[in-house]
Amino acid sequence: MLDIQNVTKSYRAYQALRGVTLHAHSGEVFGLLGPNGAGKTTLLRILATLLEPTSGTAVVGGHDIHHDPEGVRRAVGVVNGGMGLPARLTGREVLRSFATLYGMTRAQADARIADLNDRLELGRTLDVRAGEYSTGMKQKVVIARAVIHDPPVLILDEAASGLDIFARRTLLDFVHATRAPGRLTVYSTHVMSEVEEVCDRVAILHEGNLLNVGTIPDVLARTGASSLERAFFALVRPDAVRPEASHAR
Ligand SMILES: Nc1ncnc2c1ncn2[C@@H]1O[C@H](COP(=O)(O)OP(=O)(O)OP(=O)(O)O)[C@@H](O)[C@H]1O
Repeated sequence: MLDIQNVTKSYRAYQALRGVTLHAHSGEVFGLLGPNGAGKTTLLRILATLLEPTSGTAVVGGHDIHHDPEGVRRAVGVVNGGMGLPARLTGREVLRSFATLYGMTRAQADARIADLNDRLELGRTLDVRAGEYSTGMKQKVVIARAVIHDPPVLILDEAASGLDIFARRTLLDFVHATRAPGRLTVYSTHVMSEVEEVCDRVAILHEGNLLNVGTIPDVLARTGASSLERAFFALVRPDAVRPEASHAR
C-alpha cells in the first residue's frame, strides 16, 4: 500500500532525506521513529503530496505521487500538527464542510460523524465552536477531519503531542482499530511507548537515512538490545551506549 523508492530531499545544500526506500503493507500500523530533525515530517509531507521530493518516487494507496497526486490526496488522511480550525464553526460544521469537499451527501456526512463520534469520543466538540476548544478537543476534531472521507491510508505525524492521557488513549485506541485489510496507518513519533503499543513494524530514521526496519522483536534481535529505547540509542548514538547491566551473578 506504500512503496517508497530512493526518495531524497534537499533544502538548498542540506540533505534532509538521503535515499529512503521503504514498503508498508495493507493491514499494518507502520511506525516511523526518529529524533528531532531526522526527516520524518519531510518524508510524510512528500507522501501526502504537500512537498516534492528532490528525486525518487512513491506510490501511496495505489497512486503515484508524481503522476496521480489527486488520487494520492483522495487516498490519504493526514494529521501533521496543523491544528487550524475556523474559530466560529462547531466541530460538526467543520466536519460537514470537509465531507462536502469530498463529495459526500449530508446523510453520508452525518452517518460518518456519528461513527467518528463513537470512535474518537468527539462529545461536546461537535456542538461547541472551535474557538472555545482545549488542545485535546482541537486535536480530536483535526483527526476526525482527516478521516471524514474514510481514506485507506492514514498518516499521523506526532498526532499525540499535546494530548492529555485520556485524549491520548482515545487516539491510540483509534489507531489500533485502523488495523484492517485494505488499510494502512503510518504513525510518526519520537515516543517509544507509542510505537511499542500500536505499531506492527517500525522504521528508524536518522539524519535522513533509514537505519532499521522491522517488527520490534526484529529490531531488538538485530541490535542485541533489551528495549526499543536501547535499540534506538544503539542505532542513533552508538558512541553513547553503555553496556546493559547483567543480571547474572
Ligand atoms: N523548509 C525547510 N527549509 C530548510 N530546512 C528544512 C526545512 N524543513 C525542514 N528542514 C530541515 O530538514 C531536517 C529534517 O526536518 P524534519 O522536520 O523533516 O524532521 P523531523 O524528523 O520531522 O523532526 P521533528 O521531530 O523535530 O519534527 C531538519 O534539519 C530541518 O531543519
